[in-house]
Amino acid sequence: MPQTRLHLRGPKQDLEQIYALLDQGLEEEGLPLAIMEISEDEDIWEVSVYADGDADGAEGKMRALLHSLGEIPAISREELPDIDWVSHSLEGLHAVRAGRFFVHGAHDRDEKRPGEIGVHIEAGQAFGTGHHGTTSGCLETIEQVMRRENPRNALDLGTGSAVLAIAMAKLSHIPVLATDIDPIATRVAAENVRLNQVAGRVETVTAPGFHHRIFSQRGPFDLIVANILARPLMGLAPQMARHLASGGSAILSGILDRQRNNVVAAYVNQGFRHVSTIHREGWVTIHLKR
Ligand SMILES: C[S@@+](CC[C@H](N)C(=O)[O-])C[C@H]1O[C@@H](n2cnc3c(N)ncnc32)[C@H](O)[C@@H]1O
Repeated sequence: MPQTRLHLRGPKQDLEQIYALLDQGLEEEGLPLAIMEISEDEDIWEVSVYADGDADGAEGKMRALLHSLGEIPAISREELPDIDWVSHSLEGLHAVRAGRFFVHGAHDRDEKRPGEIGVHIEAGQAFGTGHHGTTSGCLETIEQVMRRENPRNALDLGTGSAVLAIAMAKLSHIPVLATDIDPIATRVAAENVRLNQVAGRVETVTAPGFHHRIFSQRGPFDLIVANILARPLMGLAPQMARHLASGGSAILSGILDRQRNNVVAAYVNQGFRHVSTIHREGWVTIHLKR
């Protein structure tokens, strides 16, 4: 079913108020919501509501809820395509080995070697087939950290295809929370979780950053993996510290070589200590402990 993104923009203060109002008011409808920064310099933020099918109905409900604020900000629409819009087709792409993990599509599952852990991902509408340096960097670091630390639970923030969440749940039979700001990614993640038969251990939820009560319900986490981008990762540092168990590990990626020091500094400020960095194709994956 085609999906419509209804979105409005404004300064952070207004948008946080709008987000809180819509979050509460639309809870029963089950419409996913997201808030994100568009421009730090100009103080522009954006709230999005994702409607399946009845976009007019969803917009009507938004307007009714926003009525109490007086002037209603303009609500724009974006029709989200129903097809592979992020798509990197896996057709013809080779499988990827990272540490003990073997990330593959249906056509090369037989190439899995003894002792390897298979993660079956068909390329589609969410990022994460294992080909990107950030994903493979995370997979390698996950294997090292999990072997050494035996975490009791884990969070994969910005899960995309759920490749990292599935890898963690297969390597060690622990509960994993997999979240993404993008409801389409969350849907794909849930499909991949079922395909890999780890639905009993991996829970998928749509949430921007740590804006959802599920994090307090399932946390604190012994291991948090977040392959997003340097700027949002720096912004999330205080909440990362709050949701990571004492002595726990954070694995961060989506960071360019030149951004590494700033990201490490933001986390050291929050009481983290840097353990290791690995470099892959211009990207870094950082392991930090608290
Ligand atoms: C680079 S992909 C990583 C996918 C997968 N974890 C991997 O390692 O291959 C980043 C994902 O993070 C999501 N994302 C970006 N900003 C986010 C935020 N603030 N909160 C939650 N998810 C976010 C995107 O929608 C996207 O699916």
